Amino acid sequence: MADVKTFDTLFAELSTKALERPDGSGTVAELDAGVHFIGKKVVEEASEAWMAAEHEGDERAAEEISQLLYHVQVLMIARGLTLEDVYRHL
Ligand SMILES: N=c1c2ncn([C@@H]3O[C@H](COP(=O)(O)OP(=O)(O)OP(=O)(O)O)[C@@H](O)[C@H]3O)c2ncn1[C@@H]1O[C@H](COP(=O)(O)O)[C@@H](O)[C@H]1O
Repeated sequence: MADVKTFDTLFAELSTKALERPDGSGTVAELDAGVHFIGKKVVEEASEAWMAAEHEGDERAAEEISQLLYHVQVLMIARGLTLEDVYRHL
């Protein structure tokens, strides 16, 4: 369980990728595609999370929700938002 990712550790990993731009990173490719593209991915993953939660088992629902969280983080990074910017609204 040592390297289980959390929302915060994933955000730190993705922020580093955005800065260092390693070859082959899907995150870098999405960031280059822009906010409009990423926003559509968020909506797509949100609908998949909804459908999985309503019609599929726990594992599939959790997987789709994890993908939604990932794309929300990419959207935050694309806009230059930090975790603190979002957390202060919680
Ligand atoms: N958690 C995720 C994650 N969740 C979802 N995705 C991306 O979102 C896509 C969603 O999958 P779907 O099957 O729903 O989409 P799809 O329509 O089949 O695939 P596409 O044609 O849309 O790519 C995946 O193909 C990945 O490209 C993710 N990509 C990366 N991560 C994490 O981000 C880290 C950095 O990734 P890279 O930037 O690629 O190194 C990784 O180590 C992972 O931990």
